[in-house]
Amino acid sequence: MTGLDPLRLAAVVPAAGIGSRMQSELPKQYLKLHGRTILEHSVAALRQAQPQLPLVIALAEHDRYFSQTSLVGCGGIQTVPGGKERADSVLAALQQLDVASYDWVLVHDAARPLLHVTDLKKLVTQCQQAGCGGILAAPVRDTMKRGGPQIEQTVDRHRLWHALTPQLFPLLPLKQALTAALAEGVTITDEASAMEWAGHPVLLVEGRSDNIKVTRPEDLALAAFYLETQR
Ligand SMILES: Nc1ccn([C@@H]2O[C@H](COP(=O)(O)OP(=O)(O)OP(=O)(O)O)[C@@H](O)[C@H]2O)c(=O)n1
Ligand SMILES: C[C@](O)(CO)[C@H](O)COP(=O)(O)O
Repeated sequence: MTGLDPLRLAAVVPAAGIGSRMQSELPKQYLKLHGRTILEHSVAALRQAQPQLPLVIALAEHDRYFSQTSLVGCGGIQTVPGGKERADSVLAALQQLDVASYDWVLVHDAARPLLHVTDLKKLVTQCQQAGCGGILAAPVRDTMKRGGPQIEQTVDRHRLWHALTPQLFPLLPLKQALTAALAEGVTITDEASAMEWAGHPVLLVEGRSDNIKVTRPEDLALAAFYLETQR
């Protein structure tokens, strides 16, 4: 018993990005850390608590790399073509999940290989207790400024958070919120933004700050270090 089983839970992994900030020819989700692709780490992290967690992975239209991973032929994993933006990819993947079969969905970036099982369980438990969706988040660490090139304001960092993934939401309301927000041209950078826009409550669940998104070249060494220390 994992604690996640009774939830009628599925997961979506957007993995259709090109990783422009990583400046690598190979899309960053296929770069290797300790012998496994970042995507494989991210999927393994998501499935730690529930090894058969049904999963839909959104891939770039002309993806040439997924077929070379160990995820091919893994039970419970399907793939779908992603879209132009992350939100389009997430929505394409959500469309594969039948609301008659699943109540809740976790959305987790392919580029976050360091999710810890304690954070995943904490997110699920706190959302269940609150009866609403939520996201892992980390309090901002630095003094925050607004402006450029000159400072206009020092922003009070009290109650400011970095949004992380996974993000956990009831499946049908998330599908509806994302569909409507995208149709209205709202900028959606994570699932919570769509749910907030649609008026749903969203819980902030404090997660580990080592759950980084591999975004820039320097993040690779950091991710490798964190992976080593998590073992
Ligand atoms: N059209 C897109 C864009 C992004 N993603 C995914 O969304 C996650 C987070 O996005 P980000 O870090 O921005 O990835 P990229 O878009 O690949 O990076 P960049 O913005 O530097 O190009 C990644 O797992 C990425 O593969 C996606 O599925 N579909
Ligand atoms: C979903 C996300 O990972 C939350 O931090 C993020 O928004 C993805 O895209 P970004 O362009 O790097 O913000």
